[in-house]
Amino acid sequence: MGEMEQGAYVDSLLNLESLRKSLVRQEDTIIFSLIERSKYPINSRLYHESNAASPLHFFINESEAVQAKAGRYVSPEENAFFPDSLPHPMLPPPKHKPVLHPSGASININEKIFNHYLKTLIPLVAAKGADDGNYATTAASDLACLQALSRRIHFGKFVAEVKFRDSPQDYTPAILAKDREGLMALLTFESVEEAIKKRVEKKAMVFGQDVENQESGNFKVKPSLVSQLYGEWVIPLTKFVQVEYLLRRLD
Ligand SMILES: C=C(O[C@@H]1C=C(C(=O)O)C=C[C@H]1O)C(=O)O
Repeated sequence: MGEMEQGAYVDSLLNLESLRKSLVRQEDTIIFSLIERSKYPINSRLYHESNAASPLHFFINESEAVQAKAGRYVSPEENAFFPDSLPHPMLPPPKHKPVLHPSGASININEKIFNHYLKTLIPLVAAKGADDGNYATTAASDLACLQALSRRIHFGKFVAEVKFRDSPQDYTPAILAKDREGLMALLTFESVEEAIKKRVEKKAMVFGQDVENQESGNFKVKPSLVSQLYGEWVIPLTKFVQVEYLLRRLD
């Protein structure tokens, strides 16, 4: 990116409307990645841990090393699942001024995301049936789901930054008082959340339908499951990230 384009990029991260547009677009990525994962059964061998890490752990760790070299984690929008001892990027970091507050930038709740994905989400999304041996493609689709969910949830940092900049007078007292509930109330927009839950259900219907037999009522991933995933997990975690970020905003 030239400096001009980087300026436009920074502006888009400092505007609530454009951040919300990005969250809407990220829904497509999340739903398609879940649809991909639904092609495979659980394939539980990937998740077995002996003394060494599980095959999925290995797959993610090595993939992140390659992506770190290409500069993925230089971006404050990206958080690694296994951030320790990642290699340095080969390209110089972007020149624009950081958008996030430095201490908030280090928030990483991927361990939570990883555990919930493994324990709760995979069993709900995976195809029924016995192990099919497609371990590499299953692991690749797990990584795609995890990265899409992680990006969405950690986007809360940018949302929180913009909300703070838009009304520091409202947020500052709650931050100084470490008032988590107060912060949660300030940053919550019920109507936005309701619209999201409806929209992701609709998207799951459209993206996951059988186009040759639309009346069948068969969807690749259950639409109500996607709406539930957002309502009970993705949105609450995004808000958790926002609160964590705000609590550090005046450090
Ligand atoms: C992300 C935002 O903050 C909150 C969290 C939301 C979410 O995770 O989708 C939606 C609305 C807000 O309650 C926002 O205001 O857009």
